[in-house]
Parts: sequence; structure tokens; C-alpha cells
Amino acid sequence: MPAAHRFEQLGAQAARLAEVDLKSMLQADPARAGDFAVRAGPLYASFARQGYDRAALDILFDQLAAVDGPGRLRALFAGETVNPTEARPALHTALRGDLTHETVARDAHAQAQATRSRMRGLIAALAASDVTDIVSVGIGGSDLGPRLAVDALSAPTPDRFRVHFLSNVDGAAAQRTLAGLDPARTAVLLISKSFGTQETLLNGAILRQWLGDDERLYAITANAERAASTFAIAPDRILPMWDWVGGRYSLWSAVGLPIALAIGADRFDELLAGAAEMDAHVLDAAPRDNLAAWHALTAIWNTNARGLATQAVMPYDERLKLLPNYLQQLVMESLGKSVKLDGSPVGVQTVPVWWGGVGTDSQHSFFQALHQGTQIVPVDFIGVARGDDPYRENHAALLSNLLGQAEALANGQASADPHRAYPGNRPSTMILLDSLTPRSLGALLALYEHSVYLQALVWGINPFDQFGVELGKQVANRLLPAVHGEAVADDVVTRALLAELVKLKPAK
Ligand SMILES: O=P(O)(O)OC[C@H]1O[C@](O)(CO)[C@@H](O)[C@@H]1O
Repeated sequence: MPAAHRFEQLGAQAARLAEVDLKSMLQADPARAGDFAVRAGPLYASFARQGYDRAALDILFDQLAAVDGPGRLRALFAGETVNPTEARPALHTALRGDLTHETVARDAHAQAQATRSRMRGLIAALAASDVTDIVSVGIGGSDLGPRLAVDALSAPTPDRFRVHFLSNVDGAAAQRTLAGLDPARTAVLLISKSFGTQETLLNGAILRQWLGDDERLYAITANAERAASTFAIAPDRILPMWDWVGGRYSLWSAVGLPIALAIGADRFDELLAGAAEMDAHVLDAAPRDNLAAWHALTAIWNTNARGLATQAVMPYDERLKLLPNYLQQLVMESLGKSVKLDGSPVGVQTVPVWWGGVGTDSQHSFFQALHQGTQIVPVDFIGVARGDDPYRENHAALLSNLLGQAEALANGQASADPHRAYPGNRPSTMILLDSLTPRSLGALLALYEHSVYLQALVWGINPFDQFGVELGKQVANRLLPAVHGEAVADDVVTRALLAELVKLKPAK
């Protein structure tokens, strides 16, 4: 059946269910609570509060079968060219496990292992030195994953190194990062797959000058030549990346060095093991028992059957507050496409806008709109069963808020006063972690990676390129002389704005 018909079938299911709310679906079929849930390693996820029923789910799972989900997952792990627009495999799974006997994947895994042993040597050398602080310079995929994992997994007081991150090209970011740091006790990691990223090159130059000593400057890159030529970094201080790892899938590689420095190499290995455990689950579990399949098909349901334009993610754990930022890149850079692999239009909506914030803070900012606004926003709630802080009553309150918000959004509450009525019927997925450990975080992030891949399969798009970010960079580069006042911009609006910037700039 052509893809367009499959999406029409989904639309018909949504139309059939339009007048049925979650509360009555659960009343009619209470077994949903147990049946619409999947456990995988340290994670448990409930989809019982999504607006599909069993018949609609059948159609959704047919979608995955029609694009050979299981077969295409095997192709991903085996190192087939799943990124055809750049003629590459995407072997992030080989960075953390050895799940295929195919030569390409095995070679990739061996290279990753060799690099991990170099990382261990480097960490040991830094631990034996006077270095107390690490500044990790990188942006996008060379920043968001390490930043999230360091924030999520670091002890309340640093074990050995204080790890800082610098990404924005705004000089204020460099100024703030460096304030209070001692160059003699700081090591700098320049992380850039391409070593051609403006932000990282400019900030790298600032850091190199500030350090005043090349001995504590390291690079993680797939372009060792450029690192050596622009920053004179010696080969023993350059760790490799490879073109078969996408930037936003790279925290498992040497890009994760800030993580290993912050939490130790053993715990970094546990993060990889947690991801590998999820990989094995996703590869082996039948579609109906497969967490990534459920998650991906839920996204397809909300986007294509229900036409919902945004998706929120709400971690109820302070340590996961950077998860929404990380997922914005993973999901939106991967799935923000409008053409299929053959260049033809997708013809249906692809990625919604991903956004979110930490619970309970977000309840006091935008939850009003989730409960009573006109836009329906599906939510991924993320909770952690065991808290690790000593404040037990706070953790109980946190969990009751997590459960309470999801229940209130789903069930609503009638009132004679329309201002005080809660419509309910607002969908959410609940993802629970046993505790926040390297293992569970690894599993959670790998789950999202695989969900993204499966969504891409259903839409027929390439989740591994990101040409959309290039044009803005090119225009910005062209405009640099005009910002310096050395050229005139071609575009009439940009020209007017540049003139205003000159007028607005206060004289010193
Ligand atoms: O690691 P690099 O090459 O500096 O690139 C940084 C980021 O820039 C992008 O290419 C575009 O934002 C991302 O995909 C990538 O993670």
C-alpha cells in the first residue's frame, strides 16, 4: 500500500476516536494500563494515556512493518549506508557495543575501543597533574550531550575535575566561563567534528591565548590536520572522531571526554553499557514489545493522525534539566526535513516543535496552557523512582507532582464555571527510570535515538544529515564584512538593520 494511503488510514482512525476521550477509553479498556506499557532494562514506559486504542495501534504497527522497521534497524547496526545524502553509515551503536558481526561495524567498534583506552590514559595523566578545571569548547552535538551527561551524573561536589562548557560565539560566554579560572590549573578540550565551526574556532583561539601554554590544549575531531595546523596541537593530544558518527549522536565517542573527566572512566563505560543494553533491546524485541517502536509510533500518531504541532518533554528531576535542550537537537536536527530520501516531498507533517522544562518549575510557568490552552501538547513525562538527595519528603512531593500532572491532564475536571473547568483528554507518555545512573541515562538517550530513527523510516527521510543549518551560516559569513563596516549588505532589510545598529551603539 502506498505511504499516502497508510497516513490516510491513520487519519481515519483519529477521526473515529475524535469524540472518545482518554478517560472513557480507559474505563472501557482498563487493561490498557498494563498492556500499553513496555519495560526495557532500567526503564519503564506507559503509553496508556495516548489517544489511540487497540485498533489504531494495529494500523500504527502496520506502518512500521510496511517500512521494514526491524530490517532497517539491523541495517543501521550493521553499518549500511543509512545516510545516503552523505554516503555514510551512522554507527553510533558501534561506539558502545558490538552487536553485529558485519566487518564495517566491527572495525568501528575496534576503533572506538582503542580510542577509549587513549581517553583513559589522558584522564590518568590529567588526574596526576595540577589541573583542577576543564573547559570544554564545542557547540551543538559537540556540546549538548556532554553538557547534559555531566550535569546529570556529576556528584554534588566535583569528584576530581570541575568541568565547564563554552559554546556560544557571544564573547560574554567566554568572559563568564573564564572568570575565576586559573590558566595554570585548567585544561582545554576543543571538540569539533569538522574543526571548521566558527564558534569553536573563535572561542578556541581565545582559550589558547588565555592558556598561554599548548601543553594543556586537547582536540577531539575528525579533522586532525586542521587541529594541528590552526592550533598547533600535537598528535598525542588529538583524539579521533569519524565521519560515521553524526555530531548529535557522538557523546558516546571521545566527544564524551568531558563526561569521563567529570564522572570517571568507569562510570563513562557504564553510560555506554546502558545505551548498549537499550540497543540490544531495540534490535531484539518484537515490535509490540519494543520500547523504541512504541515511542516512535506514538510520535507518528500525534503528528500525523492528530496533527499536533508541538511535543513537550518534562523531566521531573533537577539533574535532567538539560534534557529538553539535548533532545531539541537530536530530534529536530534529525527529523526537521520536508523531502524524502529520493528528494520528493514527504507530503505529511514531519517533526513537531520540541520544547520543555524541568518539573516542578514548569508547572509554575507554562502548565496553565497545557491544562486549559487551545493547543493540545503531548508530553513525555520523565520520572526517577529513587532520589539520591537526603530530602525524602521533597522526593515524595516531586513524584506526586509528576503523577498528579499527568493524571490531571488526562482526566480533567468538569465545572459549572467555564474558567474553572479542565477539559482533560491531553495525552502524555510516562517514562520512569529506576534511579538516575550512567546506565539509566545511557538507556534513555539511546531510546530517543532509536525512536528518531524509526520515525524517520516511517516518513522516508534521512535523519542523519542537517543541510538546513548551512544557509544561515553562509549568509552570516557573507555579512561579516558589512558588520565591520567594510562592505554594504545586498539585502535591503539587512542594510537598514545594519544602519540602525550603528545608530543604536552607544559611544563609549
Ligand atoms: O562538531 P562540529 O563540526 O563543530 O559541529 C557542531 C555542530 O554543528 C552542526 O553541524 C550544525 O548545528 C551540528 O550538527 C553539529 O553537532
